[in-house]
Amino acid sequence: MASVTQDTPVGRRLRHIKHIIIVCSGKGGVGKSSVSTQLALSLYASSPTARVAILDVDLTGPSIPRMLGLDGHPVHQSSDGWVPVYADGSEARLSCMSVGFLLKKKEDSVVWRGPKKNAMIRQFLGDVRWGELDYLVIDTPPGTSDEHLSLIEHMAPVRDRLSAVIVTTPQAVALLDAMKCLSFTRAVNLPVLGLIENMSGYVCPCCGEISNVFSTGGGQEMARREGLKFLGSLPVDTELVTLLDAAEVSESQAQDEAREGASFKILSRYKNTSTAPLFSKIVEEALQSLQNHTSDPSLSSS
Ligand SMILES: Nc1ncnc2c1ncn2[C@@H]1O[C@H](COP(=O)(O)OP(=O)(O)OP(=O)(O)O)[C@@H](O)[C@H]1O
Ligand code: SF4
Repeated sequence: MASVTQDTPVGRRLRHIKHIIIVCSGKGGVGKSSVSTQLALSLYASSPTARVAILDVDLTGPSIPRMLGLDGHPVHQSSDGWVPVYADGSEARLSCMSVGFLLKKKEDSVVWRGPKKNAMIRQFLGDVRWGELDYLVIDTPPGTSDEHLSLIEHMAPVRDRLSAVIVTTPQAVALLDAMKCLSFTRAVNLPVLGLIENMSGYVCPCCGEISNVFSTGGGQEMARREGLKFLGSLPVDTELVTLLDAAEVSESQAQDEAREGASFKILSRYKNTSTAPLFSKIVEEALQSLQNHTSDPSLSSS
């Protein structure tokens, strides 16, 4: 078979990235963007030198800027392409790019046909100054759409670095859609690091106890049946909603953040949620899976 050349604008940009993790879900609203955000934050926190970026290709519903507290940030154009927005200020180890940064007002909508979406994705991959990265996390729209096909097509020169994580909720209808997502990954030969079951139970805001309001365990069962790794489950956590919806912070939180001196406010708030330790365990499992896929001995979650 003829080998794919790396010498495309996208190939030239992305060859400095070690691992590219595509986060997908069959159904909308299951928490794919919040999982992408938590994945990027946890990978960033996993080592003081980890360089991580998050690319939001959910073009019609970009939510990553809001979840990272970056709404309204401008994107600068340099002679070497777009400069991504840094979520950690001068440390510049956690960068982000989203169509949300390009809209005049955050409530503006993107109504584009397939070819325009395809061109935007090519531009995001090839024209952003990603630099050297350990991980690029890509948040995708729900289902398997033009955006997914464009991603796979444009990233052909770096195919060996691609993998996916599938997010589902425990309900039967979401699991059915997660199966469609899995069959897409199989059709395009995309290795799956594992499955995450989100909104599995509910964290009591009073005592922190996790109760099973709806069914749970469907994701784990699907993973077992399909020979996928089950990365873990995340409960509904009201603290996380407040954080990801970028609600106002209390005065004491603001003081703590100011004391830390970091412009990276979201991470310090995120570290205190009850889902953060659960998510670091998920990242440990995902990195182990990544290691099995790539035989990269340098991968470690500690
Ligand atoms: N484990 C959780 N606990 C509490 N809230 C959550 C959790 N996961 C997601 N949410 C909230 O649910 C809402 C939908 O989540 P999110 O936007 O991540 O879903 P999505 O699958 O990306 O949606 P879309 O289909 O719009 O792309 C958000 O307000 C988010 O903060
Ligand atoms: S889990 Fe405990 S504290 Fe929370 S609502 Fe139920 S009984 Fe009350």
